[in-house]
Amino acid sequence: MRKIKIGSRKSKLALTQTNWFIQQLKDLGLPYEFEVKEIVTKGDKILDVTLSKVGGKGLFVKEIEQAMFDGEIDMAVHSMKDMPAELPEGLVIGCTPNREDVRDALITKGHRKLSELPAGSVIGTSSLRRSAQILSLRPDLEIKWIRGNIDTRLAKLDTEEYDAIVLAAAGLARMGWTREVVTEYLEPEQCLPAVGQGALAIECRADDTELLQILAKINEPATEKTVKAERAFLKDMEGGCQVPIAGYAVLHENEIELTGLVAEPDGTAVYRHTMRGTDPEALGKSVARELTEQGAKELISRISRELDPS
Ligand SMILES: NCc1[nH]cc(CCC(=O)O)c1CC(=O)O
Repeated sequence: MRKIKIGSRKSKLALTQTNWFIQQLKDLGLPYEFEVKEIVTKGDKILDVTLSKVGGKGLFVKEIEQAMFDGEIDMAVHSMKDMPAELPEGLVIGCTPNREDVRDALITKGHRKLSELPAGSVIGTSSLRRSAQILSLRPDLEIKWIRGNIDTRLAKLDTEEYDAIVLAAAGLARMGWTREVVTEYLEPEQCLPAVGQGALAIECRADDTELLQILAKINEPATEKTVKAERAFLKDMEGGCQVPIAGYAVLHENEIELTGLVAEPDGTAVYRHTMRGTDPEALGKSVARELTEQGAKELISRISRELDPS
């Protein structure tokens, strides 16, 4: 009987997601054993600065991908949001299971909604995408960086100087914490989600045909299509993580509707465009091209120059 070794980060959310996926595999009733291997990534070690300053894509996935190349693990369960737009040669996303809630969730002290927070309230987030969109709605609020896993961030709301924090609803839902903590869900019209938010990426070696056949049974085609369009958009915008960038697609029968967004970090300019299409790659490219024409690409290259003047 083949034992399938599954790599996961050590955070509570990562392990919860991994165990959820293993249960999906077990439910298939196939003759396999499963073993979880915990792997520490660079993103888990760097806790003192904002991720955007550390730079580099794939901060939460590189060590896990290396373990796959080395044969220490056969597959990995990632948050799709943490995956770079392009995978290394030899690895593939073997399946995209059902997507969770894609929205961002606002958690405030005193249960005040975004529109009810007093001027000067301090919002904790380490995401440029969230801070830019929140500032565009409420320029009178203050952003303070916050780092750590979702449990750490929830604890910091109680113990540190934040009036509210923003987290992905999906993470909270997977942990079963939604009902206790969420004050308000931010709809995609208010705060467009990150590319891949709420979805999982199950990664494996491209030549592991046996495993790929099993994974295909858990794939959810609607999620696969919409996330493909979002990631094609991301790849063409080449935003890196220094630029506020968001992308979200929904499926209407056979047509994909993709919205892409790029914003000035202080929220003073927000470029947003929605298009429909049937081919995910072509649609992602079209939305990227449209935003580029609106001026978003200049914004990206200017911000990249500011950070790295060479
Ligand atoms: N960047 C960290 C990260 N990666 C995935 C999730 C949540 C789950 C998801 O979006 O799928 C989170 C935490 C958060 O953004 O609150």
